[in-house]
Amino acid sequence: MTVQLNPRGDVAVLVPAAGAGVRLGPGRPKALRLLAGEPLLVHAVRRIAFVPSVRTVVVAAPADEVDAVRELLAPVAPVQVVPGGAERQASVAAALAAVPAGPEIVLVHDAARALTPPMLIDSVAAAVRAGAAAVVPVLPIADTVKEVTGDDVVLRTVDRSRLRAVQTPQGFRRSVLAAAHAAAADPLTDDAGLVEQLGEPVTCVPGSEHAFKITRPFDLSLAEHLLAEARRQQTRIVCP
Ligand SMILES: Nc1ccn([C@@H]2O[C@H](COP(=O)(O)OP(=O)(O)OP(=O)(O)O)[C@@H](O)[C@H]2O)c(=O)n1
Ligand SMILES: C[C@](O)(CO)[C@H](O)COP(=O)(O)O
Repeated sequence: MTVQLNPRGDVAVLVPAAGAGVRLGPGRPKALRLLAGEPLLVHAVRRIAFVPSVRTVVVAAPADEVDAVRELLAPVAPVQVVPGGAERQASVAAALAAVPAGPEIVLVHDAARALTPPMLIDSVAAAVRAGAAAVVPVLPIADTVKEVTGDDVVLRTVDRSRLRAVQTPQGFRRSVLAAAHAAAADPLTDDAGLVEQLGEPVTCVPGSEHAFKITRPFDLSLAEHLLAEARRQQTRIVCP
C-alpha cells in the first residue's frame, strides 16, 4: 500500500530512527525517548509533515518496534515504517528501498534532530530542485580544533576556516542516492559521504542551530528548555 502525505509533492523523506542511543544513557531506543512528553520521533515527523512538498515519509524503526512505531505515528502523519538495520547506513538503505515510484527528490533526516525547523527541510529540498545532485546543511565550527594522538597529546591546530559541521536533512536527486548506496562498501556516518565516493558534487546550504542532534543527556535538556521557552513565548520557531 502506498502511504502519501501530499500526492502533488515531489519529495520523499527517509527517517533513520533505529539507533539505540547509547550516548544518551540506558533506556528505550533513542527515537522513542520522551521530549516534552512525546517521543523524539513524533517531534521530528511532525516537522517533516509540515513541509508542503513532502509526498512520502519512510521511517526506519528499531526492528522489534515496527508495529509500535506505526501505531505511534498514525495520528501524526501517514508514514511508512520499515525495520532498520544494525548501522545507520543500513537503516537508510532499508527506507530507500521502500520509497514508491514518484518522488525524484529524497531527503535523509535523523529522528534525533527532533527540533529541526520545517524551513530548513524546505530549503534543502529547494536546493536539490534547483539542480544540485546532493545538498548538506552546515554550520561553521565554533571551537578551535586540534588533532591529537591516541593518548590525547596535541599534534597540531587545524585550520577551521574551511571546516563545517554537517547536519541533516541531507538532500539528493533520487538516482544519485540510489547509486551511492548501491556502490557503498564500508559504512560511513552520513549519506553525503557515499555520494562523495561516487565523485558527485555535494553542495552546502546554511544549517540551523535548532537542527542539533540529540546525542547526549545535555542535548535532551537543551531541547526540553528550547521547547518550553518556545511554548512560553508561543513562537513557531522550533514548535510549528
Ligand atoms: N542502526 C542505526 C543507527 C542509527 N540510526 C539513526 O541515525 C540517526 C543518527 O544517529 P545517532 O544520533 O548517532 O543515534 P544512535 O546511533 O542511536 O546513537 P548512539 O551512537 O549514541 O547509540 C538517529 O536518528 C538514529 O536513530 C538508525 O536508524 N539505525
Ligand atoms: C548523519 C549525521 O547526523 C551528520 O552529522 C551524523 O553523522 C550521524 O551521527 P553519528 O553519531 O555519526 O551516527
